[in-house]
This record gives sequence, C-alpha cells and structure tokens, in this order.
Amino acid sequence: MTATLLGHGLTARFGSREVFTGVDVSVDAGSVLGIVGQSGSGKTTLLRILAGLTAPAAGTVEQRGVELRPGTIGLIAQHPRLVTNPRWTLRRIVAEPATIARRNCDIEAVAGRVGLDPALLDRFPSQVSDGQLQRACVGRLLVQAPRFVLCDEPTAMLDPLSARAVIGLLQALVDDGAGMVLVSHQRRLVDARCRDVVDLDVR
Ligand SMILES: Nc1ncnc2c1ncn2[C@@H]1O[C@H](COP(=O)(O)OP(=O)(O)OP(=O)(O)O)[C@@H](O)[C@H]1O
Repeated sequence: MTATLLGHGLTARFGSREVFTGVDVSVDAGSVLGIVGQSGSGKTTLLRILAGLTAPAAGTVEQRGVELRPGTIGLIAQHPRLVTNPRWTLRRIVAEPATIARRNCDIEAVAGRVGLDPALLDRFPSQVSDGQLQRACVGRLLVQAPRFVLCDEPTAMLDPLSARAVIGLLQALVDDGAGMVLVSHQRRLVDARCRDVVDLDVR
C-alpha cells in the first residue's frame, strides 16, 4: 500500500477569522505536492495542521499505509535559525533524531551528503551562514528519514546557488521515497517540481 498523507475538509480559524475552509490535501510517497497562495492565505497554517502542530477548526489529517512512529513527519522551515537551538553545535542538531532513537549515525558522512564541510559541525548556528545551517537541517532530515517532509519556503533565505543545492537535496529525499509538501511563493519552482498544487487563493 502506498504511504499517503491525507488532509480532508481542513478549516483554519483564528478567533472569528476563517483563514481557509474545506481544504483537501493528498500527498503520496515519492511525490511532491505544492501549496501556493498570497501572503496570509494560510500556507504555513496548513503545514502546521498537517504536521500536527496546530489543530484544525474542522477536518481531519491521517497517514495511510505508514507505520506510525515518532519522526514520521519532518519539517524544514523558512528561517533555520528560528527552529534550531542556538546553544547546540551543528553536529548535535544533525544527530538529534539518532540520539532520540538511541542509534549510531555517521554524522561526518551525512555532512558529506549535504555538502556541509565537516569542519563546520562543531560550530554553533551563529557561526555559520543561513545556507550552511539549512544544509545542516536537511542533514538532520536525512538522519530522521521521515516518510513525509513538509517544507515551508525552504529556500527563501538562500542565495540562488544554495537554494538550488537545497532543492536538489530535498528532491533526493523524494527520490528515496518520501512524500513532500512544498510551500513556496515561487510559482515557477512549484510548477517545475510538483505533480499537484493546492492554491489557497483559488477557493
Ligand atoms: N497563532 C495565530 N493567531 C492568530 N492569527 C494567526 C496565527 N497564526 C497565523 N495567523 C493568521 O492567519 C493567517 C494565515 O497565516 P499564515 O502564516 O498561515 O499565512 P501564509 O500564507 O503562510 O503567509 P506568508 O506567505 O506571509 O508566510 C494570517 O492572517 C495570520 O495573521
């Protein structure tokens, strides 16, 4: 059975304001679903609902064909500095999923896979660039090996070269069988990468 992340009839509301209503989402293993929409249309909120971080006002999220275990869903954020512990070295950030699962992991090899100079592993986030930190976050995802990856504007903070590299690394996760949801303002990027697109402006 193909692993699928499904959202059905999802509605988001903050106070009396409804952000979106009745959104259906489906992403299969090995494919990329794009989410587009103008600023404030609810793209990040939809990702948070799919990740289980925010409860929907209505609707359901389910994972089909997947053994439910911690770490099934991985996240990549727009601002890597907001989601990494500033007191942890990159080595600790990358290794965290293995540490939680009490398994060994060759962190140098992971750094090599994501094009991160292993010499940077013992630095703190404040001592590396946004692109280097985002590569460490992708490395963390490789260690986590989630079935679904939710990406919120993953290249927004990066120069074009780093952006291309990070997109290539994320695509490699999809090629390895992960299902991906990609939020981006860049319609061209979404159209090039995504089989299906949810447009929160067209509802
Ligand atoms: N915790 C919250 N409490 C109240 N309102 C919120 C909360 N989180 C988001 N909102 C509001 O919900 C709407 C959707 O926000 P969201 O961040 O999901 O939009 P977005 O499409 O990701 O925007 P952007 O493209 O600017 O990142 C916005 O109007 C925002 O102000």
